Amino acid sequence: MVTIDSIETLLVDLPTIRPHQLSMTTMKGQTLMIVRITCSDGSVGIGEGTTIGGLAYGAESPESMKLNIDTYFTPLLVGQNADQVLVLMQRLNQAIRDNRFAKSAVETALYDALGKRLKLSVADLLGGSLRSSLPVAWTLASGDTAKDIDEAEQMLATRRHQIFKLKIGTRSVAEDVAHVAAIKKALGDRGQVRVDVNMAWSELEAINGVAGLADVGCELVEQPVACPQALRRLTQQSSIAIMADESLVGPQSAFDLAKNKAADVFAIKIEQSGGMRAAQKVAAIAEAANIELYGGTMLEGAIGTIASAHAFSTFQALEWGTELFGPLLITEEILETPLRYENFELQIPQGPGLGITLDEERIQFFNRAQRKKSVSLATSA
Ligand SMILES: O=C(O)C[C@H]1C=CC(=O)O1
Ligand SMILES: [Mn+2]
Repeated sequence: MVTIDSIETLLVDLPTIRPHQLSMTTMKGQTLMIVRITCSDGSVGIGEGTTIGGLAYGAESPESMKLNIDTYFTPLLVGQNADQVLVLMQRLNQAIRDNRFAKSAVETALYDALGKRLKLSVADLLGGSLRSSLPVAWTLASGDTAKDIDEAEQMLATRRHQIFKLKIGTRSVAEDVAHVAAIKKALGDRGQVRVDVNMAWSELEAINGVAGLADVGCELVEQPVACPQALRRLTQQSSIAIMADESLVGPQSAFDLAKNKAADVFAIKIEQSGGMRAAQKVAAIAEAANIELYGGTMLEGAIGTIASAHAFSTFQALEWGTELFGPLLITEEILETPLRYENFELQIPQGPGLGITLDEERIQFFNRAQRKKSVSLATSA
């Protein structure tokens, strides 16, 4: 029997290519919480947890994930049969409430290690992939209309992205609609334009905002309001698609949203769902309820992005594509072989497990614990 020998967690702090402005925070860097699980046969699996702006987006942070995995998850897993991922996740779920992001990271590492042992991809372990590449949107969130247009033009010219998600909600509704109109006018039919309000609007603002956005050629509005009833009323009134993101926190919430037809589209994220298997359950609920799908991101680095890609590759339909661009927002390459983004799509790596290998030198260079050590060595010298 292959058992779990040890579990290591580390925090890797990486800069972003530019500030990324959302309605609740502006990100200037991203912290990856990386979990590495070593098994008794020598196989190793990796997983990742990220959040947006520390605690700005939800109840978990990279630091809380590390602490909770080290303190509470690890004793439940070490010595257990490493092949039985469902049993292991059930063990965690029985002993630990919530902590969906940390569970997603651990589940990813367990499947990565299992895939490497069996020489199967993570998508194979999840039932098999239905696609080998995924369309990827880019988020325009510099906070400046002219800069956003330049960025979109570059993405079109290099054939990296043709779907654009604009972050709005920090300015007045009229200013936001004018910002979206200017970008859509500049791009015309060459680019699809969507927005993410990140819950910043009241229902009244949203009624005006969504109508204005529809008039200027925006095709989808993501989470305009926080309140689920207001989201449902907007979905029923709006001529363009309304997408649930923050409201979607796993299968139970998916069922509630579906039962009330409170969204046209679900932005499924593995971390928000509580892992890849839970994301598949959310997708099944959407499919049964005629709700369309979009593969969302918590701006994960390469590990979380590829875990998401494996899960999304198993969905029957993915009508709105994905936004798996997280690694492109980060200045540093942390893989031995970089991911392939080409012809507006992300190619899903084909090797066993996740199909990616970390560049250990880069990881150690940005490992917060190593950096602290070198700073304290420098100050004590
Ligand atoms: O969707 C979100 O709310 C979070 C995230 C995804 C893309 C992006 O720019 O921010
Ligand atoms: Mn969103």
